[in-house]
Amino acid sequence: MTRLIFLGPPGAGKGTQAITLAEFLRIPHISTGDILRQAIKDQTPLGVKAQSYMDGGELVPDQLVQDLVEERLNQPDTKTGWILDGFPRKVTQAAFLAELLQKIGQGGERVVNLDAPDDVVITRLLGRGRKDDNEEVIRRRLEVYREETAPLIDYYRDRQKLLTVNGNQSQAEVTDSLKNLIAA
Ligand SMILES: Nc1ncnc2c1ncn2[C@@H]1O[C@H](COP(=O)(O)OP(=O)(O)OP(=O)(O)O)[C@@H](O)[C@H]1O
Ligand SMILES: Nc1ncnc2c1ncn2[C@@H]1O[C@H](COP(=O)(O)O)[C@@H](O)[C@H]1O
Repeated sequence: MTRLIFLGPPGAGKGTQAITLAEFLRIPHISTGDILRQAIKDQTPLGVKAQSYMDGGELVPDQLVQDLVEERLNQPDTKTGWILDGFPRKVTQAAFLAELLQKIGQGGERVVNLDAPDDVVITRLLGRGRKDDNEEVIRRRLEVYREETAPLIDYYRDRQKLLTVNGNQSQAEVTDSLKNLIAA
């Protein structure tokens, strides 16, 4: 049973690696960003509420993402494990998740901190070209990462859940590192 949380700055390669590893392990890849982008595309009430935050590189309010994560983790396919990508992104969300996992009996999660330097992630994101991948919004997302998300590294280290992988390698090398780490 594998339950993994992917942490790391925008552009570190969380989505890329989560897709590969989830397929390898045959478990769902749950990306809050993907779910929110789909909601925007479908113009659901969630999408309408989330759009302006996402366009500006700000975090969507906790209640919205927490509700969607709770709903998603209650679906039957999560019984075999999961990879959470993009959640939690704040200490408040991490505390919510800890309580939720206890409530639904899905503990034993490990956290992978995938890191890469700013110049590398900026170049990658400019090349990816998503709507929020322009220079101004990337800068804001990196600030938000440093202020709100990076404290989760210590949060999970203190709880003995943290694993670290160098995201500044080729995609295949990162995948190998991840496979070795979770097998250990
Ligand atoms: N190891 C790598 N080497 C070079 N490019 C990479 C690597 N991993 C991912 N990329 C590319 O970098 C870009 C960002 O990757 P990805 O979307 O996986 O990052 P992310 O951490 O999920 O970012 P975000 O948090 O912004 O969604 C993509 O265009 C991807 O193809
Ligand atoms: N956990 C989250 N909390 C708040 N806002 C979130 C969260 N996950 C995603 N978002 C919003 O979506 C965009 C894109 O997310 P990616 O993980 O980069 O796909 C992010 O900037 C937030 O606005």
